[in-house]
Amino acid sequence: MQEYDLVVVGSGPAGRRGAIQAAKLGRKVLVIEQGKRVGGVSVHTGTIPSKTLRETALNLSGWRERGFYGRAYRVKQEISADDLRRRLLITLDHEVEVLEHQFARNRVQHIRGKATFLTPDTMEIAKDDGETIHVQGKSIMLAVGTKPYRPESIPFDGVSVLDSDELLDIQELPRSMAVIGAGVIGIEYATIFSALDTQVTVIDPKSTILDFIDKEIIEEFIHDLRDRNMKLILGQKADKVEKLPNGKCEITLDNGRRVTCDMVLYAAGRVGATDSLNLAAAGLTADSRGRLSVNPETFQTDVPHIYAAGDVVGFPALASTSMEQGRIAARVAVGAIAKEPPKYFPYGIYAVPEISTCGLTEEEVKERGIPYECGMARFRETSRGHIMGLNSGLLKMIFSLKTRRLLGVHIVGEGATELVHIGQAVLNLKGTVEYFVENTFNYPTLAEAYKIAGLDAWNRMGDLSQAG
Ligand SMILES: Cc1cc2nc3c(=O)[nH]c(=O)nc-3n(C[C@H](O)[C@H](O)[C@H](O)COP(=O)(O)OP(=O)(O)OC[C@H]3O[C@@H](n4cnc5c(N)ncnc54)[C@H](O)[C@@H]3O)c2cc1C
Ligand SMILES: NC(=O)c1ccc[n+]([C@@H]2O[C@H](COP(=O)([O-])OP(=O)(O)OC[C@H]3O[C@@H](n4cnc5c(N)ncnc54)[C@H](O)[C@@H]3O)[C@@H](O)[C@H]2O)c1
Repeated sequence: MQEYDLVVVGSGPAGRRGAIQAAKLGRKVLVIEQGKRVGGVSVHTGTIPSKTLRETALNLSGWRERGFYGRAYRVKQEISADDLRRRLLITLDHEVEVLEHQFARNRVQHIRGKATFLTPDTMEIAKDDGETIHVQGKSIMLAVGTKPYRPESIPFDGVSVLDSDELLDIQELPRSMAVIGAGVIGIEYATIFSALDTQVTVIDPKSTILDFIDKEIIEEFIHDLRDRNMKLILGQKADKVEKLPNGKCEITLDNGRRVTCDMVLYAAGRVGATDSLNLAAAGLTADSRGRLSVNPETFQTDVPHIYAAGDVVGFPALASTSMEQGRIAARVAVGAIAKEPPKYFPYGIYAVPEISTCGLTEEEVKERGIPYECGMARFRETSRGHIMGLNSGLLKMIFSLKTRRLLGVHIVGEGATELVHIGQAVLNLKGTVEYFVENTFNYPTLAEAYKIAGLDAWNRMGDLSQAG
């Protein structure tokens, strides 16, 4: 039986970063991946495909130019599912190639197969050809991620009633679509398809969406969605999903209302992919959503030499944070020093328009009783916004009145997921409102919105240099 310093199950962001980190520290590392190719959900069904689809949809639809040329403007009149897939396949191939090269360079071994615990330190790998291999790890990292939640009551058929994995293989673009679940996945895909002229209805039992985002930003976002005719049915539950003889789908809501559409995307959350690991043999149990609990500093499970990182440990379930978790877990596992990541990390929602945020929301600041001031800037106030023909976009910063430090930055609009990093740097370096007032920004840029929002807050906070 082969022995390794670290056996990693899963080659998504957490597994990949963890494996390479341990290999860089000179350890013998094995990655076990059941998928046809390495990369995990992130590369094959999650982050990269959805963002590539978004980019293709915005390019081919001419979305970014409509501010100038009007809502009827299109780059390509008839966009097909094949048009969307073409760019996707090229991007995914490239991602896999880069990852395989990284593994090879760093001498990370990888085996294709399904891993199951035999004992707390031995795993069986079932390969596709029926062969089984046993391997032993001084440490084991579970980076198995999640899979879509698929209740029995939903008649999934992979054609007109689908989960977010299946959506990537559709043969035709629907004229109308209902999205059940207004979480990040539901909202991202709803707005992407809406940009492709699909009539989209979003249904969620909660009366609000994306609750962890600053409320004012969400209000602006919802205004934008309704303005382009997307329907949001909030506070109502989808009781039944049926396929009708005419090929359409019908959703019955708990108040009896019915929604008819060509396609249903069911996106009501994901569950940890732990069911096939035989956790009992390792002395571990998962929660009702298949997730594992860990020490948040070391990522050790209840069995100290078994680590878990990435989506399988729950919130925030992002590719970006999963990578950091995997790296920290690997360092702890091989006895290297691991620093805790900064408290505030950015959250990027690649909807159309984008939302991105870092730090405290206004609601959280109020809850903590911190005296504060806000600074706002609309993208249409920036020259770059005019050049780009932007009609919407809002940047909001929240500052402490006592320390003058930036507490939170919240953005909705074009480029939000890139712009947020300026705010993130100032926040984590404990910068104050003066950073934005005293520094010169490139002109014309959207980043100038930071300057405008900084001045907006500063004017109301008072100029410290004038204080007697
Ligand atoms: C539609 C969608 C869009 C997303 N967009 C973003 C985004 O824009 N930005 C962002 O930061 N995050 C995004 N995410 C989240 C991101 O994809 C995840 O946070 C990330 O993939 C989690 O990484 P991970 O390492 O935990 O594992 P995953 O990427 O989930 O990979 C786990 C791997 O483990 C393998 N595996 C599982 N069980 C076994 C087993 N027993 N044996 C062998 N192999 C096994 C699986 O086959 C899989 O390949 C998105 C997710 C989805 C679904
Ligand atoms: N840009 C990004 O960073 C990005 C993009 C996509 C996904 N992700 C990650 O993937 C994870 C999973 O996302 P998600 O959107 O699947 O899950 P989620 O848990 O964020 O959202 C699920 C939504 O479904 C709703 N819901 C629950 N039960 C329902 C029911 N029976 N009927 C209708 N609606 C119901 C919930 O109210 C919620 O709004 C998230 O935690 C997120 O971090 C991140």
